[in-house]
Amino acid sequence: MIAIKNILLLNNFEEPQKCKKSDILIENNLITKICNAGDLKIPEGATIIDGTKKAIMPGLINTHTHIPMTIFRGVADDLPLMDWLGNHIWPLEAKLDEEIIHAGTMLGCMEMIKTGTVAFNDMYFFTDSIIKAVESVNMRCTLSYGLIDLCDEEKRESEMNSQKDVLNSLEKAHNKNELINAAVGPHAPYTCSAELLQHAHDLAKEHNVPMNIHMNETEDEIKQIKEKTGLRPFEFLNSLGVFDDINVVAAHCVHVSENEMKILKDKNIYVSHNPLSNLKLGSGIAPIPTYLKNNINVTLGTDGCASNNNLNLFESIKACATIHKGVQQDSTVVKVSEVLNMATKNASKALNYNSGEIKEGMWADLVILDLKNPTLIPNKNIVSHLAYSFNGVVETVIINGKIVLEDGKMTTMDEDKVYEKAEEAYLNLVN
Ligand SMILES: CSC[C@H]1O[C@@H](n2cnc3c(O)ncnc32)[C@H](O)[C@@H]1O
Ligand SMILES: [Zn+2]
Repeated sequence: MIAIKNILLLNNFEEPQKCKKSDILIENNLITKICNAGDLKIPEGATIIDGTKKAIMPGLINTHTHIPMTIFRGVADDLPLMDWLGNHIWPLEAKLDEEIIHAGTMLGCMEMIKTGTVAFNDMYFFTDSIIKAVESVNMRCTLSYGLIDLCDEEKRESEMNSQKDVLNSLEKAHNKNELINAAVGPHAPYTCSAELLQHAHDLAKEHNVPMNIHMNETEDEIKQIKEKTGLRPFEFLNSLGVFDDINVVAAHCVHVSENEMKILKDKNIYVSHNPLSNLKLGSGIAPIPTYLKNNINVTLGTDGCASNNNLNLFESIKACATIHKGVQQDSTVVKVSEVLNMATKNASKALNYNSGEIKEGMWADLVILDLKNPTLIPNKNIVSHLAYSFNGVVETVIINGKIVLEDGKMTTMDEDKVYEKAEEAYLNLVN
């Protein structure tokens, strides 16, 4: 049980003036009571957190990561997507092993938690190693094995077998630990055959899990799909039934036609906007204001650490809240509340979570900020600061009712050991 006393409750991004000092009770993994500051009767045995000069917000949810890629930070800068992937990232990924993946995942989880992220939606390889790390950290995640067959029949067969094994592992892990969730992850229309995409869809539907896929990141890949099929990527996948009756998280969606926009809307597809990765790889800028106007569900992601190069979602929040104003020459687009909702409650909906807001009955996935932080002063308009000024350094993080970060220190890992293992993993990767 955790009782948080006298804390500024950031639970209303639309009407920030209504955010007030409150007491909160957490029992097991749930928020069970929220009341005016001073009104909570503290149950015996509760861990008490004094919230004076602190604020509490819903933990952030990152809807697009390749978490072990923290080990790739800085390895291939200033390149366009296809050159970056084909000539630099994929050759290095061929050298990955379970230890490197574990070390990268631990480092990634630490970075996310220290910057207020409580959950992430990931696509990568060596899922068992990722599960092992995430379980030890007590972080929430949705994991998918990244499927790639490059239209090769033999490869397709082996990918389908791997996918089957990974889904089994993930379901076993979920039964043991509810923080671990499964998804299917066909990498992208340009790396997967129609058969593999349909297979992934059928599995997602059968197992009632989301699909995680890269879509329309660059003009090049769209051209490639158009030449092959006569259709744009969303049109092609829609013609295959890939978006039917499942939750789809489509990363990037940078270049989308009017007809594709209609598919996004009709199929209720969740966009994962990764503004910093798109800028760094020179892919373009997604039309987020148009998505918002069309009531398309937008969430936020960082992408991996070779294209961002960090996992601090507060940076993506600021990028999203600012770049579209510049592109449109209109400072009224992408409002503070819209961008904060993307990183919290929209993401929670996309991944079928019970979080992203601070309400009784919801999962206790919460972040506490020390208001004595230069980027939060003056201590007025804190909700605005979350979007425009906060450096992301949080004080305490609670995931599923358990304190995983306390006074800026991880409670579920030995930080020095994680740094050491990550340095070692980097050397094994590049040498
Ligand atoms: C098959 S596992 C995931 C796969 O995706 C690669 N990747 C990382 N970032 C991106 C991106 O922005 N677009 C496309 N693919 C990306 C990663 O290196 C893995 O190979
Ligand atoms: Zn990606």
